[in-house]
Amino acid sequence: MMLQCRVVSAGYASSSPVLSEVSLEVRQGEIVTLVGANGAGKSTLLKVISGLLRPTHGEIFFMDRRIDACTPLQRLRLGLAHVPEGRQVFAGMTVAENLMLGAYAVQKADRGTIRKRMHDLCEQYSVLRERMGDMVGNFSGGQQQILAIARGLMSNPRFLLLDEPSLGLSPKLVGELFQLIRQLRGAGVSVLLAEQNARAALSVADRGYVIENGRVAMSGRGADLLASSEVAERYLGVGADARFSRERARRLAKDMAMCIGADAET
Ligand SMILES: Nc1ncnc2c1ncn2[C@@H]1O[C@H](COP(=O)(O)OP(=O)(O)OP(=O)(O)O)[C@@H](O)[C@H]1O
Repeated sequence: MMLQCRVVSAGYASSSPVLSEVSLEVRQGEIVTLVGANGAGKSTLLKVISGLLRPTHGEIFFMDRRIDACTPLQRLRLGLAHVPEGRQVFAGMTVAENLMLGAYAVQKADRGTIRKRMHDLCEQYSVLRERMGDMVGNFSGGQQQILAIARGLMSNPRFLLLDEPSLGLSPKLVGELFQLIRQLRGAGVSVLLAEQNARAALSVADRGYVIENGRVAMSGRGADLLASSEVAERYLGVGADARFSRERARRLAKDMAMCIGADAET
């Protein structure tokens, strides 16, 4: 078992509980998706798993090790990387600089490994190779998303938490993105994917969990959830067109800084 959440509850200081007794599992090499409406608690669950938010109750295990008291950096070093919602690449930096940030907190001293990893990612994703020295501010949404995922991969994770990667992308780019996620599974990386684009996410997933009001309402094989009339009625009409509020954008920027270890010990 790669990841296990056992009856996890969590919330933010200023509000009532957001997650209530959530239990889920992700096995080695699986793609598991969380689907649910805006505000259901998907991002909050990913934050609890990566350590950006402490649970108020419950236990989290990563590769049989209990991690809920570990810092985000410790979890990153164990192989658990978080690509937060909203891409959050640094517009005023080049592709290379953005990628370096993904490795910074993990292997500051080992420049050779960092260079090799960057080279391998460039081999895989031509947009990175072709635009290595370019500022990323005017990249398309799809290019920024590839860069955000590649930055997450710079720490060589065993497990990737992906939050709404399809948000704001055209249907064609969504297709390419989900192809990329399949390739990650092929490379042995387990993926927990939070998505409002339930149809695309369930199509690619081995299994899925439907989150409603911070609870697991349903779970099952991706194909079975896709075929469920209850899921179809509630979620399959939902597109990837959620809007950002200013407050939400501010929260995302804060989360991003934490994800790349800006607050972490060195
Ligand atoms: N930093 C925060 N402080 C206070 N409340 C928050 C914070 N982040 C999220 N919330 C609240 O927690 C609830 C769950 O939000 P969350 O972002 O986890 O949902 P979600 O399912 O990921 O939805 P979305 O797709 O909109 O991101 C919402 O009511 C939201 O307003």
